[in-house]
Amino acid sequence: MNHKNFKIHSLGTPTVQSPLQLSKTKGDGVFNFISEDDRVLHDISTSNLKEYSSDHIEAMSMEKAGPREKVFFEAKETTAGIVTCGGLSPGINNVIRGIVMSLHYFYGVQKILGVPYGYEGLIPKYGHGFIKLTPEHVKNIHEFGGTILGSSRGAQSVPDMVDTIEKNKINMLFTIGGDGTLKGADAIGEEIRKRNINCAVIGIPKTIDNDINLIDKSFGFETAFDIANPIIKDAHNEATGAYNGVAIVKLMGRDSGFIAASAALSMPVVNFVLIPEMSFELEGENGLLEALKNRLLQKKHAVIVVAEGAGQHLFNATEQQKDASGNVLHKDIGILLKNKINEYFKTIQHPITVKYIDPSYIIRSAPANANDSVFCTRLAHFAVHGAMAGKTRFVVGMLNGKFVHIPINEVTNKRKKIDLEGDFWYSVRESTGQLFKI
Ligand SMILES: Nc1ncnc2c1ncn2[C@@H]1O[C@H](COP(=O)(O)OP(=O)(O)OP(=O)(O)O)[C@@H](O)[C@H]1O
Ligand SMILES: O=P(O)(O)OC[C@H]1O[C@](O)(CO)[C@@H](O)[C@@H]1O
Ligand SMILES: [Mg+2]
Repeated sequence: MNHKNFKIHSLGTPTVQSPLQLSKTKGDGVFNFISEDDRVLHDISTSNLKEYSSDHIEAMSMEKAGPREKVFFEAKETTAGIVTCGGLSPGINNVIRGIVMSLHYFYGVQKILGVPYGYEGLIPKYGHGFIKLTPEHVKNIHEFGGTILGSSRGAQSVPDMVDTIEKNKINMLFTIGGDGTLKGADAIGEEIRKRNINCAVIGIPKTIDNDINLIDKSFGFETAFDIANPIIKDAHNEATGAYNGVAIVKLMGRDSGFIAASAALSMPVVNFVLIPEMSFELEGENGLLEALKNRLLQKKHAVIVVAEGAGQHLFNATEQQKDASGNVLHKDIGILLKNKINEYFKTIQHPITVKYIDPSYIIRSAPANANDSVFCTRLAHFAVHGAMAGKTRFVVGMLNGKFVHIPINEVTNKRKKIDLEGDFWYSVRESTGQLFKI
């Protein structure tokens, strides 16, 4: 059991009165400033709470996010920067918009710089320059997918990036990205600490894979499986439209299967969900092919949803390929499944029709759905409140429905994965009726 209480780094004691007209007393109908000792429990199940209290041990908790009465920065002298890195995710523009609007209108920060093309934009040799961001500039950007700033993968020199921060007197850098971006943000934060510069570094976890540890969800994830939902419905039509029709849908999810599992639960016509967390076999009495045969004998059609990182153990070991950031590039499990299924049913002389659907980038390049839009705007506002208070090297995230600050290194030291013994995966198996051995 973990009893850690995460402490957030700070640039110094906040001494400036917040310009926000908030309250300090309950019951007056006005939202209150958040006090520094307000925390959110990590595990809210009562059985664990009992255990904590009987041991006189404090339960693990996170600092609550929100506006502070005293802030660290004088708005008029503050320069903010925003950078977006890694793969696209629905909602990036909503977050950019939310940061710009809240810095400008809530706190009066005038100078906001957009950093083009990810961390590359902090390296002068690329010559990308900065984009000046104003409310006028960002007012309509939530209507579009992608990122208005552009993104990139690939390592950049941390001291060189901090040189740029120092030279341009940036006082707060909002980094929007996945685990790699957040590791980069923490490294930048450490270099800033060594140089004793007044610059806060804030992470806003973005990834359709939902693989960031300790938080309820990353933004973009819900929109991604929302887009996959009607694609699975169409796949089901393809499957039922042929005698012994099999439709395979491959969805993104490099190391965690949340998109595949959630999409399948949201469109409950799926019979098999294959995710990176499970180690399934194709052949043998407990394998997928035997289970698929039984399914076709009974129902004459089947739908398989597979995450891109699933079944990598089924490929012959060859040299691993990596992208510019060092992320392993997976082999195409969808094509392998299609070929193996066709071969197997040919061998047993069982006629089938296989349709392979790979929606790929389509699920991540669209604008955020309504729920993600709400989430992104709120994340942006909470990120700005934390930054103005002089907090640094933290991510803003949702934990048990509340917004919290978590030290960046605590969310990057482990990847969030589906617990095969947990209730979420059990719900997936209940929905699919997936019984073959995992
Ligand atoms: N430890 C690190 N120190 C400095 N920079 C890093 C570190 N890890 C990753 N980065 C940088 O962060 C940026 C984004 O990383 P990456 O391409 O892995 O995307 P990501 O943020 O993990 O998003 P996605 O979920 O799309 O993979 C890259 O420029 C990468 O070089
Ligand atoms: O092809 P790209 O842009 O490098 O990214 C692909 C990867 O990015 C993700 O969409 C996460 O951002 C993964 O699901 C996928 O494996
Ligand atoms: Mg990553």
